[in-house]
Amino acid sequence: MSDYLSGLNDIQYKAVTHINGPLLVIAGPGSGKTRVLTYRIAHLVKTGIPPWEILALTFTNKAAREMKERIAGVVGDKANQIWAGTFHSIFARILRSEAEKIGFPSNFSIYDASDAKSAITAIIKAQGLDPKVYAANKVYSRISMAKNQLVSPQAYATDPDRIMQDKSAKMPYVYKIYDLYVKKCAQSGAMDFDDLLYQMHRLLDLNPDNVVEKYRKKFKYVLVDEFQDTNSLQYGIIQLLVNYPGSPRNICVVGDDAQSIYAFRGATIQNILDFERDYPELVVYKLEQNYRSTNYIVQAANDVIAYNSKQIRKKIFTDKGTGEQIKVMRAVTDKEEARLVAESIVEMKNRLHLKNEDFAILYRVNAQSRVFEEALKNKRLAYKVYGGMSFYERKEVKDTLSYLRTIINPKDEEALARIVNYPTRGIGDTSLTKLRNAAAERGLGLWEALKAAPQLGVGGRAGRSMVEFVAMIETFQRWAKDDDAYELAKRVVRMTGINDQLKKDKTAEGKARVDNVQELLDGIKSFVEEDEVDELLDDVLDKSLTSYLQNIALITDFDNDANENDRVKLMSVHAAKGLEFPAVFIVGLEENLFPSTMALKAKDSRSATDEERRLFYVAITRAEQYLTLSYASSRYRFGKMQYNNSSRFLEEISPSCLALAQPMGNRATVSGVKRYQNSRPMANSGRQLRKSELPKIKDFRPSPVQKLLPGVKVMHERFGKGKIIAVDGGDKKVATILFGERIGEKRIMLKYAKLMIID
Ligand SMILES: Nc1ncnc2c1ncn2[C@@H]1O[C@H](COP(=O)(O)OP(=O)(O)OP(=O)(O)O)[C@@H](O)[C@H]1O
Ligand SMILES: [Mg+2]
Repeated sequence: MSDYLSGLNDIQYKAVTHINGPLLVIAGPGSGKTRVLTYRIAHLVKTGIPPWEILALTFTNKAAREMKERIAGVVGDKANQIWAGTFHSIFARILRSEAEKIGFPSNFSIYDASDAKSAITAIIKAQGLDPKVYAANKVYSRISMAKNQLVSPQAYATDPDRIMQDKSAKMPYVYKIYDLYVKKCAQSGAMDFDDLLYQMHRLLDLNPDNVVEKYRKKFKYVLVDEFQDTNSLQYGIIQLLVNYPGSPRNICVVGDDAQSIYAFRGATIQNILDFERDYPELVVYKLEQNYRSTNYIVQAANDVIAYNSKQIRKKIFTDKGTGEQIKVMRAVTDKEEARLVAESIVEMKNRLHLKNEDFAILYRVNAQSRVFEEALKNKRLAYKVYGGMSFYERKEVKDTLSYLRTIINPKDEEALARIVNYPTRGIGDTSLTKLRNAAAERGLGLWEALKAAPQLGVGGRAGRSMVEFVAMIETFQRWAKDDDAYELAKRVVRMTGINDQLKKDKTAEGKARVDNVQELLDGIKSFVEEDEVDELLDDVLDKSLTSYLQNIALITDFDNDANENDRVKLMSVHAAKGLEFPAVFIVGLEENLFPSTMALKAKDSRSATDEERRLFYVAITRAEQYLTLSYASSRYRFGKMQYNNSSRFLEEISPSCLALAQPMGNRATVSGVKRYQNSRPMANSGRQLRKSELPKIKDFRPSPVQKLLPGVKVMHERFGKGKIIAVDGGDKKVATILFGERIGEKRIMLKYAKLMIID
């Protein structure tokens, strides 16, 4: 057996080395499904399959990155050439190069949920509908559902079921809003998150210029993690890529029906059944050993899932030892619950020598995070909240990004509308409405209208400001041709007055806003400074603003976390899927919270509660060694005090697995519990140099590009000393540089590289 395959059991090995034809691995949590995918990709590359022919679809960008890192441990830099990412990020990338074939500009904007909702709100208002009845949230989710079921606005309008449902929800005009929204997006050159799937499907399905051929030829190996949560649209796209006459049908999917937690988003375990139907020659492997959790945890998970009648039965065992019993903590209020959790973390850190980062607090809804944040702060425990109000949703960050988006695509009306009068420049609502009306009569978008403000009858100060605003944006657009994203963003922050405006506010919040904009600039800077060449694009890595904006539009919160390490992790159970932590707290285990009121009151309450139970199952199985379950008998929700019973799920676990938590300090120290050891199989490839090997930043002065010629010795900020071997490329010069042993040869784009000539 080759060395790199030694960390696999027999069945995993069989799955990994199964190269041709369809493969399904269906197995419980912690059984190594993701590991099988990772090793399988490494194995494919090792056997000589070009990495760019491999498409791996993961659940989060973080998962994709971790996968690549581990694969790099086996096959080196080739790992970067694998197409691994989320459905959304991979499709965005493909759409970027093919968009024009389906009527979108290649620099299309990506609308996040809040952009999409504000576009929808604008339509609702313009149609004279009542925004209280037509709540943007609800309308957006109806539209989203339609897109995910491949229902076009035309099909929607003539679908009696949908029309009925909308009527009974007192929103009979959703079909109309849907139609206008799609038109508005097309006019704005924008796609929302659902479009990244919907338009991708449309692209392959309509097949302009035989584009489908190209991607079928390209992606000879397709792999999907967390297959149970793939919805029918995503499955449809996979089908278009893999299932066609003459296809090698090299598709490998891994999943667990018991962890399906996105039924509300249209993913059902139907896709597993469809897969068996569509690929009858399928080879199926089941994995039975859990490598993640101790026995009490595995047992509790098995107990709980047994209450769901419809799951595929699986045997699961672990040899991680019995472990500690699962602790149950009861509190009177949510505040007390949070305090107990924080105290418990302090106690466990001491007793078990754990670090902050070993702990995760998992909750049913994001709003629960706040009390835990406060309690952790009180105990001086560093933490990080994933999801909820993310960095990129903050106003000042969105405003700044809106400038950048407008520069790239001024037709992007959501972005443009945010900044046309921010910072205030005398373009009031009245003149803006006047302008919009005049524009609407002539069928012009906002941008065209701003350009022609005086001709459209908007004069005076407002009209002048509009013209000046357009001129400013156009100046930025000219600079954007030469500047990298960072240079440009810096100028934008300075010249638009955003910075001055924010600095006027001397309060703590005001200061935090200034810091956030700075943080954004720092992020852009580090994006630009990744100066390696991406071989897979057969081109230099694009540092333009367009490529930056695409990157961040797709960022999940995890991506912000690259370097902040030792922190307690707070996240919803949904966000924890696929992850594992030494010590887990599942909090708020109360009726009407977990399971949620929505599930308990649902029309089909049985299946909705089953889904909540799968969610609880996912939560339990994140824990490696220590699991604590907590609940509070009262809590404030929606401004009211609620009294709830403890969750039914607690009663579904055998009492022998549970221990009622004892008051702090009484507990004897448990000896012989080994500190958690991180035993990741493939270590990082060790690309970063130690600090001491790097040049001191203050001495670092990049040399001019003309002087960077073959034979010259250079110093690179991250890679240390190296020698230029060759320089090629036309206007985008790329150097091949040989660095020290640990780094090796790199292709680096000179325009952005920070290289200093030495001796
Ligand atoms: N054969 C093995 N030997 C040692 N450790 C293993 C083996 N297989 C898997 N593991 C480890 O067990 C843990 C769980 O594996 P992995 O995350 O791949 O499981 P999974 O089936 O994808 O779980 P989930 O359903 O939660 O996504 C990981 O830490 C992994 O490295
Ligand atoms: Mg997994």
